[in-house]
Amino acid sequence: MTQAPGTRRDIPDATVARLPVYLRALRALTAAGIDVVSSEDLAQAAGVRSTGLRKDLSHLGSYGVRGVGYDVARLSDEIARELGLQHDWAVAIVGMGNLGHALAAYSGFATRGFKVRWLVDEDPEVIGTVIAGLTVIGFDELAMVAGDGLIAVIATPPTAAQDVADQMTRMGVRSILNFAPCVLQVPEGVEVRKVDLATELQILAFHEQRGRDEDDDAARLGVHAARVAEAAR
Ligand SMILES: NC(=O)c1ccc[n+]([C@@H]2O[C@H](COP(=O)([O-])OP(=O)(O)OC[C@H]3O[C@@H](n4cnc5c(N)ncnc54)[C@H](O)[C@@H]3O)[C@@H](O)[C@H]2O)c1
Repeated sequence: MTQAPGTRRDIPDATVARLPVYLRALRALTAAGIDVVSSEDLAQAAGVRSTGLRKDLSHLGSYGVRGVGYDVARLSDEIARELGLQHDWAVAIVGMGNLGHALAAYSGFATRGFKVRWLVDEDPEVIGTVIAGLTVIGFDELAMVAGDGLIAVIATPPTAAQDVADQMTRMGVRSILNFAPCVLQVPEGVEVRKVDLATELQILAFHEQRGRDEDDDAARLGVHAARVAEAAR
């Protein structure tokens, strides 16, 4: 597929959400010394169906070579470029409590192209402390140093999250990852992603409960069938 210079392909959100998963699988293949991978094997490594994987990758203009597969290094580069991971993104974590500490200490951001550069809090007792090698700063200082393309991670209580989002967008931040359990109102053009472990657990609980209900139904049906068979004897 060819693309006119300067234009961007429209890639469905669901495909974009799977690209990091493909990239992780491809990097694991690279680490294992594998240069070429079939769509079936890549799909299995990524935990998706191969038809879905081929469709996703076709949005990038990557079709692989029939009977051979995908060039692992080339496909990794294409996905990384599409995700904007050709350079490190600066990240500011706001709210240096329990969660903020854990996120600041997480080494996985750096290996995936995100550099935690700023730790921010409003508490004067927290500002100036050193966490994971970085000194915590206040919003005033962040406003002076924050550059373009900064990604903000909100790890404050929900009551403070909207105010933090407002301050961030006034500084020109257009990407926010929100851990606080609340809905944020942001100006058009600002992207908010939400992480909510409690919601994920609730979804698991729903499926767990449904599985149990089905087991109970099956057990009841089994007892009923046994009684019918007994009566028929
Ligand atoms: N998304 C998830 O899965 C998940 C998991 C755990 C916690 N959380 C949420 O993360 C948030 C933080 O949890 P925690 O346990 O770390 O809380 P915490 O009370 O330990 O820390 C909150 C920090 O935010 C700071 N803060 C408060 N208002 C602020 C403001 N306006 N500007 C800057 N900093 C401010 C406080 O000074 C404190 O350091 C909560 O909203 C919690 O519900 C989400």
